[in-house]
Amino acid sequence: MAAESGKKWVLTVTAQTPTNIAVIKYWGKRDEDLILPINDSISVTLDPDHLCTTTSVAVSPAFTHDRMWLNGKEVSLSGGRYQNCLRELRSRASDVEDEEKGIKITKKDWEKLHVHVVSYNNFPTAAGLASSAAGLACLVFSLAKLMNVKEDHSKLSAIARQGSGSACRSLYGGFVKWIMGKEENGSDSIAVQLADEKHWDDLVIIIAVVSSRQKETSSTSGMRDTVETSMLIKHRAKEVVPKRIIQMEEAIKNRDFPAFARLTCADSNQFHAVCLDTLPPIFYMNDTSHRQEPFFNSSFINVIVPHFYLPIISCVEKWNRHEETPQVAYTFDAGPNAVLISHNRKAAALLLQRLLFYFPPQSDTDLNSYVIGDKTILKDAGIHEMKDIEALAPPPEIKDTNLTQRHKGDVSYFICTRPGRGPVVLTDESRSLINPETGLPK
Ligand SMILES: Nc1ncnc2c1ncn2[C@@H]1O[C@H](COP(=O)(O)OP(=O)(O)OP(=O)(O)O)[C@@H](O)[C@H]1O
Ligand SMILES: C[C@@](O)(CCOP(=O)(O)OP(=O)(O)O)CC(=O)O
Repeated sequence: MAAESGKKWVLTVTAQTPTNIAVIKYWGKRDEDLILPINDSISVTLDPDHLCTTTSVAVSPAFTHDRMWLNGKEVSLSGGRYQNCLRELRSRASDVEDEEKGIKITKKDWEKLHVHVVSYNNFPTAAGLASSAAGLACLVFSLAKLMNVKEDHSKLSAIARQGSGSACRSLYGGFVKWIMGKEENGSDSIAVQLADEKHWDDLVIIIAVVSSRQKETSSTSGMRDTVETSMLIKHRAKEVVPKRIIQMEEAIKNRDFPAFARLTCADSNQFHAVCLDTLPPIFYMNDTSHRQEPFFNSSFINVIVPHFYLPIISCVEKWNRHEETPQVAYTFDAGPNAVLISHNRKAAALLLQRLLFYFPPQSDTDLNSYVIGDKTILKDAGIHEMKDIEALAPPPEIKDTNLTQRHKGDVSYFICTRPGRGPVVLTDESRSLINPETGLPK
């Protein structure tokens, strides 16, 4: 195992993996253990410069058991999903040799060797921003590199899928389809790249982050309840999604933004409709909006105030109608954050003006932390300081400006990003999250 007698070596690999946002949603499984979906889905990979997971993995004969640290805290790797990924990877591991360090690991050694995993998400975890997608894809990708797994990305996607369904789509950049597959063992339930990130690189994506707290209903349990109780999901999976997949692939191939936007918004709305059709109903879009409201001036009741998603959807719908052709598409995942995809930089600048008009920051917020990611969009929008936001006029499509409401403080921050690349290995040692001497987090 170790050529240098007595020395406990540590071998590490670090990788970075993007997150993705589905434009045709995955919602519902036909096999809970293997994570096999009831329909195909399509996603856009987001630029890892703005949203990504970085994971360092290490192996050493000194390690006594598999361990993982996520965002600075040790977490258990004993869950079935992590174990399934580890088992699949170990069974495909190959010989590894590092002459410089005098390390030789044979295929058989991997059965006994233990790994350490240190991972960090540069965005909120479990808040509906697909941290499980980037996180599990990164775990599988980095361990596959460490263990010299000689499989292509589609085979790795089938392993990542067993960690979290949407993770299989994070193995590629650009535009990705997860093919549901037919086989009972899940071997044909894999992700494929439809087009790389350069194919349609004028798209700009703005994410309105509403709440970075953990959501109340996890995607896993939410979609289980939907499959068990909703009639609408059967119609969606059988009749609606297959047609939409064909149309979406065509829209992406032809860079047909009006078709892309129409399908994206319709699919997001239908996903939330099946959530509402679930027993008990799931309200993702207004999770943060359960507010205490006065009732007959005397007592208070808890009502669901759709104060966030309604203004966003209505702003986009009104503007698209006014322009006569879609400028922007909206999509909401299993949380209230809005993902807005605009046709190009010009549309993105106009969108950001509208978003900042409707959702100005609290007075004590710093503009630099209110709009993060690609800040050049902010400049294109003519916004250089806070007073530029205060001076924004209502969008021209608003007829009755007396009825316009501004929702100060409802958005935590905006992330400006774009379609991005797939996973990469980071060779620069300084990017590693693991101390190469101890094998523990740095
Ligand atoms: N970097 C990571 N490495 C390994 N596992 C991770 C990582 N990040 C997140 N996870 C796992 O994913 C879980 C969060 O998944 P969950 O589906 O609840 O939220 P989300 O992915 O942020 O939201 P959604 O999938 O609905 O968009 C975490 O509790 C953790 O188990
Ligand atoms: C709404 C979604 O984001 C649901 C994602 O669900 P997960 O992939 O998080 O669920 P599990 O497979 O149970 O881990 C839609 C999508 O990404 O396609």
